[in-house]
Amino acid sequence: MDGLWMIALLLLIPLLLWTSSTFVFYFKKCFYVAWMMLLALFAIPLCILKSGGRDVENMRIIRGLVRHVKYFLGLRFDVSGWEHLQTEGPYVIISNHQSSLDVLGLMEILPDRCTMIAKKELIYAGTVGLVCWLGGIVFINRKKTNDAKNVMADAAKTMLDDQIRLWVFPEGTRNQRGGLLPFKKGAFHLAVQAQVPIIPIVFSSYSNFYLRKEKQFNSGTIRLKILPKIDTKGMTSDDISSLSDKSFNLMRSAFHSISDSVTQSNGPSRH
Ligand SMILES: CCCCCCCCCCCCCCC(=O)SCCNC(=O)CCNC(=O)[C@H](O)C(C)(C)COP(=O)(O)OP(=O)(O)OC[C@H]1O[C@@H](n2cnc3c(N)ncnc32)[C@H](O)[C@@H]1OP(=O)(O)O
Ligand SMILES: CCCCCCCC/C=C\CCCCCCCC(=O)OC[C@@H](O)COP(=O)(O)O
Repeated sequence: MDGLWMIALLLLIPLLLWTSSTFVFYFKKCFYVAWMMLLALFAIPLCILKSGGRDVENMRIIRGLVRHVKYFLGLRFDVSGWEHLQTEGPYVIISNHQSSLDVLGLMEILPDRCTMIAKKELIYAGTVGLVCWLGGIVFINRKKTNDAKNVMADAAKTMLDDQIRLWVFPEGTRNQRGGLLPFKKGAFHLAVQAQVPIIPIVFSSYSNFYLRKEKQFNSGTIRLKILPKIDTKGMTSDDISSLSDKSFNLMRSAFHSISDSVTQSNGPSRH
């Protein structure tokens, strides 16, 4: 009889854990970090063999390796506006930033020869940090505006010399409080200095499946809306504020419209 009780308990404990949303939250988060670290470990030799070191072309390998991760986490992406990414030559992509999960959406639609601007601390994220470096990610020190400006001015030149696209998160940090944070100016200076278009991309709110405070990480659909490009030809530094305001207003209204429609199909949320 004791043996039967033991077996019943052994079966019941994992079942209870699995159905506990807090357990699922931590499990998915740990799995995500561990799996990305492991994928990055695979990516390192592949990138070195392909390009011999740091090269934006390595982003093809990284993109290919990351694209299946969404299935493990129960996430789906619903992308609209693909035609707006069919733009020749260099451009700056700007998007909202809610979580490190954004990497999954980013890799879903990442164009060729596109890399990112990221905070310098990311380079210390173990194997992921090394892969970011190998993928040509441009690291900036957010605490030293002048250093960041110089690095971005160099990036504007490299974009043109090497025909590279750059993805910037103009909010400058992750934001899950709903809506968009006021935009920092770096992405707009970058586009104007290089005289390249800006392509805004909006991720719908994650709050219908991912709630950090409430420890919930359910399955869900993320809408990604690629907006028409905004030309910067002929613009100067005097146009930065209006360019930033225009981009912000377009993205904010797209955020609310795609987040509302995703909420209606996935159930209740707050954003
Ligand atoms: C196999 C597994 C592999 C896994 C691999 C995973 C890879 C995925 C990686 C994904 C990476 C995601 C990383 C995301 C991040 O790290 S987000 C954080 C970092 N990014 C940013 O911060 C970008 C946005 N920030 C900016 O653009 C800022 O403007 C910045 C340049 C950092 C300066 O900061 P700050 O001083 O706080 O900003 P302001 O905007 O207020 O600017 C102050 C004044 O400076 C002027 N300015 C700004 N930039 C420039 C410039 N480039 N040139 C000239 N002048 C500039 C700005 O206009 C302000 O002056 P005024 O007030 O207008 O007079
Ligand atoms: C030495 C071990 C260090 C472990 C560090 C964990 C590494 C994370 C591993 C896997 C996650 C994969 C995706 C990583 C890309 C995350 C990019 C990101 O989201 O950075 C946050 C940054 O945009 C803004 O930072 P803040 O919101 O200002 O803060």
